[in-house]
Amino acid sequence: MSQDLAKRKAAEAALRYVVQGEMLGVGTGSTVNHFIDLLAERHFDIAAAVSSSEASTERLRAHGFKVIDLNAAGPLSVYVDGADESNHQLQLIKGGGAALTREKIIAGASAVFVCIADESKLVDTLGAFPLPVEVLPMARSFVARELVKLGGEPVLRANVITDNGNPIIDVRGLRITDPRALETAINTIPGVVTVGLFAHRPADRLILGSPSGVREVVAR
Ligand SMILES: O=C(CO)[C@H](O)[C@H](O)COP(=O)(O)O
Repeated sequence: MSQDLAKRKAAEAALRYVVQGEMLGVGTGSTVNHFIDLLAERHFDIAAAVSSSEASTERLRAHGFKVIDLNAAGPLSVYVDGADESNHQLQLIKGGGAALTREKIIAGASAVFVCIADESKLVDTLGAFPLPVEVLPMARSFVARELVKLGGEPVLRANVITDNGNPIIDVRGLRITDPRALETAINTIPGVVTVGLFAHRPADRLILGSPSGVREVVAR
C-alpha cells in the first residue's frame, strides 16, 4: 500500500511536465495508471496521447482522452513512463509490463523522457530485476542460448504475449556494469525485437516517490 502511495506521488509530480494543448507520450504500468488517472482528475487538456500499450490506450480512452498513432503524431516533447530499475545515470530496465518495444520507440521519439517510480527502483547496478527481452517466436530458443553465452539465465515468461504478438524472455543473474555494451550485444542477436535495457536512450528526469514525498534525481 505504501509503495502504491509512493507511485502516486511520483505520478503527481510528473504532472508539471505536461504541456496543456500539446500531445503527450504515455507509458505503461501501475505508476503510469496513477498518472493517467491524475491527468483526468485534474482536468488536463492534452491534444492527444501516444500510448505504449493497449492497456494504457484503453485507460486513456475510458477517461475521454484522444489516443493517436505515433506516425500521426510526429516528434513528441514529453514522454512519461515508469521503470523496473534505474541506476544513477538514469539508465533503465523496463518491460516488466511487457510493453518494452513500444516504450523504447516512444522514448526515442520524445525530447524529454520523464521516468516515474517509487524509490525502491533506484539501484547502484542494474540487473537484480530480470532483464526482459522481446523475441520473434521462431527465434526463442536460439536467442535463449545466445543469452546464456552472455552470462544470463533466460526464462520464458509464462502466459505472456506482447501487444506485438511476441514472447518475452526474462534474463536473470546479470550484473549489468556496462549497460550500453550489453544493450548493443543483445540488440545484435538475430531474432531479438527489443531488449528492455534503456542505456543508449536513458531517462532525462527520474522522479522517485516515497510515502512522505518525492525527489527528482539528476543523472550523475
Ligand atoms: O516497463 C514497464 C512496462 O513494460 C513499466 O514501466 C515497469 O514495469 C514499471 O511498472 P510499475 O509502474 O507497475 O512498477
